[in-house]
Amino acid sequence: MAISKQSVYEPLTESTAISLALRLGLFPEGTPLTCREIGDGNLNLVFHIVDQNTNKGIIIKQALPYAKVVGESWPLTLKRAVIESNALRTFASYVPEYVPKVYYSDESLAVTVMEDLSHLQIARKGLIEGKTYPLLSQHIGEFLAKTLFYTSDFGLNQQQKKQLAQSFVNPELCKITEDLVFTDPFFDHDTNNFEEELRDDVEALWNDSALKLETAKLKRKFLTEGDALLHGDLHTGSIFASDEETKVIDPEFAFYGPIGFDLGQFFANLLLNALSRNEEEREPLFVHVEKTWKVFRETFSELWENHNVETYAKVPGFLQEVLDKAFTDAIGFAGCEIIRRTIGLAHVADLDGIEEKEKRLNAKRHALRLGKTLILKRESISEIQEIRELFAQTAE
Ligand SMILES: Nc1ncnc2c1ncn2[C@@H]1O[C@H](COP(=O)(O)OP(=O)(O)O)[C@@H](O)[C@H]1O
Ligand SMILES: CSC[C@H]1O[C@H](OP(=O)(O)O)[C@H](O)[C@@H]1O
Repeated sequence: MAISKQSVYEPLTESTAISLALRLGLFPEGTPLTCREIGDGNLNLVFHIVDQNTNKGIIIKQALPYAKVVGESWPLTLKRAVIESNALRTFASYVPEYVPKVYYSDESLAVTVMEDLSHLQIARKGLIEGKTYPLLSQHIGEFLAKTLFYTSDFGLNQQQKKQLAQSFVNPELCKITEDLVFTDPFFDHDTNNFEEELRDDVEALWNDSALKLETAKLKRKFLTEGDALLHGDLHTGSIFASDEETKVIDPEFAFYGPIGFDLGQFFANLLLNALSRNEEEREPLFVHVEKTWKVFRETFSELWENHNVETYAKVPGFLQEVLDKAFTDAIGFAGCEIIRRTIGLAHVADLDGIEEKEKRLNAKRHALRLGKTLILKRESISEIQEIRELFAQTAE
């Protein structure tokens, strides 16, 4: 494919990805380059291009005009590539240490060219191998507090915030979450995917009108509340980590939504990993859930005290009200994410990878009970440590 200045969309191949990297001057002409498509996510192509002399690489991520996991029968906007590169740049203006550098983006080609993070490991994979990533919760707590505060009406003036929110209107990707996280798993929908042995548990969930009412309230928050710029899909497969570093990738679901959503998805994916582990190996995951909330609360509170642009900021009780709401919402959103990753369309390797069938089914039943409890009891939970108690209570 010849790549002109006014690029016309065409899916890249390993060879045209190299041509693009050379045309952009990211490597000198004549550099011996190799390229591999390494995308393992549900939606996009990811090309890893490496200079054989220096071993230095770059990543070219390209959106396809459909969802890769399903195929051309599920068309999907290419605009998600612009959302992703703009979200990475916006996050970089607040927390450059926690996102890959964006070298280039092209709306017509739907590509984002970014820093190669291959020296790190996708956190989900490492957690499944038993790694603990001691700084993960410190870093994600800071990432969330800073990006959410500085893009909200507390950190930005009213005009800038509305303009930023406008540039992140993301209806098609939001619809995926509205359907796959908040709706389909709670009804007999054909996108659901679960082992037949779980049918009784799943049907009980579909027939639970109290659970459906609470899930409807959470879905409504996701549909209507525009607090701050969210990552929108902050699971452990969207995080690269090592013992020292943490980088958040893949914010193509970014939009203005409720502050508790990203926290909830992150909590849920930590808990999904805990569900896959033997009891004596779960402690690091509970510590991460608790520390993420502590770091988020402390960092957000410090920003509130010192950088708040809202006239009402110093009114006693206002900060506490915002934090309490984010906390309660996060617990409910975590419950929805746990349920959808167990019986919905997009599963997680943490649970599906449990080889022994009875053990896997038991972990999934536990996941359904935990998810349901988090949704139903969210308003009576006041301390983050209570999550580990609910985890234990829902074990049998
Ligand atoms: N900046 C990067 N550096 C190295 N590998 C990357 C980078 N971005 C993505 N990848 C690889 O590509 C995979 C899919 O990327 P992701 O952004 O999650 O795609 P999708 O949007 O399809 O889920 C990741 O799991 C990771 O292995
Ligand atoms: C058909 S999209 C399903 C699922 O995939 C997304 O995750 P990722 O792109 O990181 O694999 C997102 O969680 C969607 O809900």
